[in-house]
Amino acid sequence: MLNVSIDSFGYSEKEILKDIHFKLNAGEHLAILGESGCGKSTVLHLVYGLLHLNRGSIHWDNTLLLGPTHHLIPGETFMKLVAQEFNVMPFITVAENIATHLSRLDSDKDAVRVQELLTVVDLIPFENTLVKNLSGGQKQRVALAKALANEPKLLLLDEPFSNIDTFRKNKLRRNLFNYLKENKIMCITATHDSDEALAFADRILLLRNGQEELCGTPETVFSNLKTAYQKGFFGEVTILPSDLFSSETASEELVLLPHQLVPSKATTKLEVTVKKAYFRGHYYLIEATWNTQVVFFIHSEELEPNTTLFLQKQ
Ligand SMILES: Nc1ncnc2c1ncn2[C@@H]1O[C@H](COP(=O)(O)OP(=O)(O)OP(=O)(O)O)[C@@H](O)[C@H]1O
Repeated sequence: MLNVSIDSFGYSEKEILKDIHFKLNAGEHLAILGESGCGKSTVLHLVYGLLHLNRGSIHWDNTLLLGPTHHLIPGETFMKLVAQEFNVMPFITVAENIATHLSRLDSDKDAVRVQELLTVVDLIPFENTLVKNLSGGQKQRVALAKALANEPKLLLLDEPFSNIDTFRKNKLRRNLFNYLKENKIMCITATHDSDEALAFADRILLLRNGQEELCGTPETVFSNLKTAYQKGFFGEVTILPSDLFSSETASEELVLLPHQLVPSKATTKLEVTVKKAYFRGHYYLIEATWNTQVVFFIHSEELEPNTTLFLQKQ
């Protein structure tokens, strides 16, 4: 089990992370979600042992993991970090890159393992291609396969699919996260991608300015989203006074995602004017205004600019 207890961390006197605590069991996947600069990579680097934790502790089972001052080569051997600048050898082939991390005692076994990893990252057709001739996304997949080669117990992925197109990304994510589950490999991903976190993680840790905003299963986190920052990761945000939807006079700010506002046949206090309809495949995201406020909602049809309609809260 990994037990992370970061009381405080800063690169200098300025505190970057504060009070971040989580535990993970074999095969579990934690997605750390948050805006750029909130400290996601720093958490991964602390766990991996690249940075010295100022206050707090990181345990693997009952062993206290010590930072870089205690290791000649930073980084714990049972973990692998796939960073944003991926570590691949350009002048050898994809298969050779992966094989550099295998035992090399049994070449038949190694060859089977290379094929297995090429399948996970969907690079079979590029097995014999020199890495220097690959695209950025393909190099990123080689880096993933290399990280998996000697069966880490914990995989730390920093924006692992940032260079990969949507079509391949979906397949790769399914392959990779299924492989990790089947092999009971624990995984922490740092990501901006809320769809990925919702679909694949067992738990989501939402960070803001180095502190925990929310932490829990995807279902709990999604149902507890409250502020514009929190909801902003999951869609366009509309902020409206609550008395628009009730007869109460006391009003507070309501933060709503597009699916929470729907057209109403009856007259409501929320009459909006359509500005633009954005095609989203099987629905339209409608941008409208109420007074000077921007309002987003979902509609099955494209609505013309200047159409007026009433909305209610779902
Ligand atoms: N080596 C460093 N020295 C000093 N400050 C640093 C260093 N690395 C990161 N920081 C600062 O720490 C904060 C957190 O950075 P970090 O890279 O962890 O954020 P992040 O959430 O991973 O961002 P992104 O999503 O853009 O990768 C930022 O303010 C960053 O400027």
